[in-house]
Amino acid sequence: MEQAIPVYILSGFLGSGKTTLLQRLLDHWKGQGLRPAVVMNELGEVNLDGLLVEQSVPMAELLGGCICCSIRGDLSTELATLIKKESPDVVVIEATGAANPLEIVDGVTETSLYLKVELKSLITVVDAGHLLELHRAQQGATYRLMQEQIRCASVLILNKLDRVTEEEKEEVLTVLRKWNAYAAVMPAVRCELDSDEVLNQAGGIRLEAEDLTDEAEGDDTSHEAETEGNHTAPGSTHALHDHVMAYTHYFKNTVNSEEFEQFVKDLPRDVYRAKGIVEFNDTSSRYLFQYAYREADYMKITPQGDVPNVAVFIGEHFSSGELRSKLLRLEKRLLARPNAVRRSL
Ligand SMILES: Nc1nc2c(ncn2[C@@H]2O[C@H](COP(=O)(O)OP(=O)(O)OP(=O)(O)O)[C@@H](O)[C@H]2O)c(=O)[nH]1
Repeated sequence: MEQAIPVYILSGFLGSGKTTLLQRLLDHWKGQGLRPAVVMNELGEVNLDGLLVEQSVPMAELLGGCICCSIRGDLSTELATLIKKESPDVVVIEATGAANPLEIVDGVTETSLYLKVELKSLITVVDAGHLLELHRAQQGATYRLMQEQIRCASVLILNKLDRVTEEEKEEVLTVLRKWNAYAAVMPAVRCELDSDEVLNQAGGIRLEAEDLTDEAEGDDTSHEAETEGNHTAPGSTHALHDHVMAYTHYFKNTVNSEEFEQFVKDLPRDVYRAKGIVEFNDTSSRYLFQYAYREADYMKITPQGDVPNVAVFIGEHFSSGELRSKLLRLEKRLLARPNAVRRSL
């Protein structure tokens, strides 16, 4: 009988390390002579993570929205099309960091109604330091969303341990255990783990709805979650990330590298993830830049094909107009002029 195609969902908050893990898993499968395929979802209009994945890997892209709401219906169709066209041995779905994983589970199970696919596990990558900070503050829709991503995981990768102390690691491990006592927890730096171990953990995906409302810790985030999104029913899981927004900026000019680095350092706290391809006027190469939880990273890159110079900013209620003005100023497309003139640009 025809074997079901295993499907893995990669979940985890923005910038936690999902693409880092994805690259490791793809290398692992290719090393075994298998043909993996990827469904990638990005909030921004360009698939920057896709540039980090070898071109030989078949990929379906869902851009400009989050799988779990605006383009939810597309997931099942894209997954089916990818499988029919590419006949992969295994499929990984990398959700946006703002996605509620249960909605993705829903999309996969829909596909399994008419194609032989088997959802193997839901792997959630956690940024140890970021979770700790939110847990200590005990509030915010981001905190609540992270909690959900952790709760329904069958495997938890406790990543970025290079950024926390041993005591903080123990503290965050206790939080994970409290929220999800069933999943295997795998501590890591840059998701450096034995891929077989990651893939073979059998935790089972937890779909119990009652687990999604936790009053036990006395946090008051459920109220916030309900009021953030006014077009969703109170308590609806979609409301958890309706507050998340993305701004995509296309560069027309090159920028100075030091000025750009300073701009990234000065990003408002409400911007918790940024990435892009930039071309500096004082260096010879193009760079892929990454910014996650106040840490920036620049990597020389030579993208294949026609890739624009672009930056995507993801966060909560930040002023995209302000970011745009600053970037235009870096590009010298917005020169200091009287306010009235500047507004009309
Ligand atoms: N310091 C540190 N940085 C890490 C670690 N793992 C990943 N990173 C960096 O964190 C940034 C984000 O990593 P990604 O793998 O792109 O994260 P992601 O979850 O795919 O991000 P989104 O798709 O935007 O949600 C990159 O600059 C990585 O190099 C880690 O363990 N420690």
